[in-house]
Amino acid sequence: MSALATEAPAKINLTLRVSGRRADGFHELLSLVAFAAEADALTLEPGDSLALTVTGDTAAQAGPDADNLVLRAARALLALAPGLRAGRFHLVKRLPAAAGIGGGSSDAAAALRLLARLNGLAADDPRLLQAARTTGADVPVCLDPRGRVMAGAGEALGPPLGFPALPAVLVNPGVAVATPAVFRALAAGPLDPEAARAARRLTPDVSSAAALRRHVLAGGNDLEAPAMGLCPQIGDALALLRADSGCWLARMSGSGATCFGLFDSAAAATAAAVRLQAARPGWWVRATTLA
Ligand SMILES: C[C@@](CO)(OP(=O)(O)O)[C@H](O)COP(=O)(O)OP(=O)(O)OC[C@H]1O[C@@H](n2ccc(N)nc2=O)[C@H](O)[C@@H]1O
Ligand SMILES: Nc1ncnc2c1ncn2[C@@H]1O[C@H](COP(=O)(O)OP(=O)(O)O)[C@@H](O)[C@H]1O
Repeated sequence: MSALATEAPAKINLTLRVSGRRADGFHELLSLVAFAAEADALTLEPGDSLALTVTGDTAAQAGPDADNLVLRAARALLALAPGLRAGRFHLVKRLPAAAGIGGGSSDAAAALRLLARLNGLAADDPRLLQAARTTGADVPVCLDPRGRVMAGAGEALGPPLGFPALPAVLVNPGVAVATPAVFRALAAGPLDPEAARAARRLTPDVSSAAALRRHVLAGGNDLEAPAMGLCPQIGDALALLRADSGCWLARMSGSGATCFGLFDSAAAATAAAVRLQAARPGWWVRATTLA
């Protein structure tokens, strides 16, 4: 059998509200999540043992191969289903790591998709979701990477929303930001379970471009201020995006430091990306679409 292949797209939190800290230490979120055309690439060559090689521009940022989220997700699934076939994964890492765009989570989800395909597991096999949850809070939403609402600590997912694709520019200033440190800096109060239940709106009206725009503009990212305290370059990235005349919204994704700018057209996003890259040659800047 030849190698199986899939892409692991960047996750962007178009909005992200944190309603409090739960008894288990995780935070209750409400987030409209989208996925970018920018992606890592993962292949799986079927074989007897589990292995991983990593190449690509950002390979070093992903840390030691033995701790890679691809292998952690695969091990989690094999522990739940010991008879499954595995093999040698190869990851081409292109997305910055520890960047608020869930690159590692998306790689982990991609590994689960490939193992499911190799072993004939249905996409809704509960063991996939269980292995995803064990691997990380952001992995479940990356299993079927289509725009939707994510709630709870990441385990509650709304249906795919099929909203109109948004032309965007992603900007990462090249500083890794650790997610736990940002949640700590937020210093959120304990969760009021009643308020959290009321806040779970898993199907917002985002069916038209105008409705989507209204919804995104009305939201925010509660992790932006604490992340900026740890990484002031986020403020610089947001200011640069906002200074671009075609940018109608600039916001940080996840726990940072990647920021996204939204534009009316792909041409405007591409032109802005060229200007931003010239202004900050060392930064990771990409024009893309989010859906
Ligand atoms: C903030 C978000 C928003 O989408 O994105 P990223 O910045 O990671 O892209 C995610 O919730 C991140 O998910 P993920 O990166 O998978 O988190 P995990 O590895 O499971 O958890 C790392 C740590 O973050 C904190 N954490 C994570 C998720 C959550 N809902 N509440 C938390 O408090 C916990 O301290 C946890 O130990
Ligand atoms: N495949 C991977 N890609 C990126 N980071 C990985 C991967 N596997 C393990 N990691 C580790 O996980 C951490 C968080 O990764 P990542 O998912 O990129 O963060 P974020 O969700 O903030 O963008 C990294 O700092 C790295 O040490």
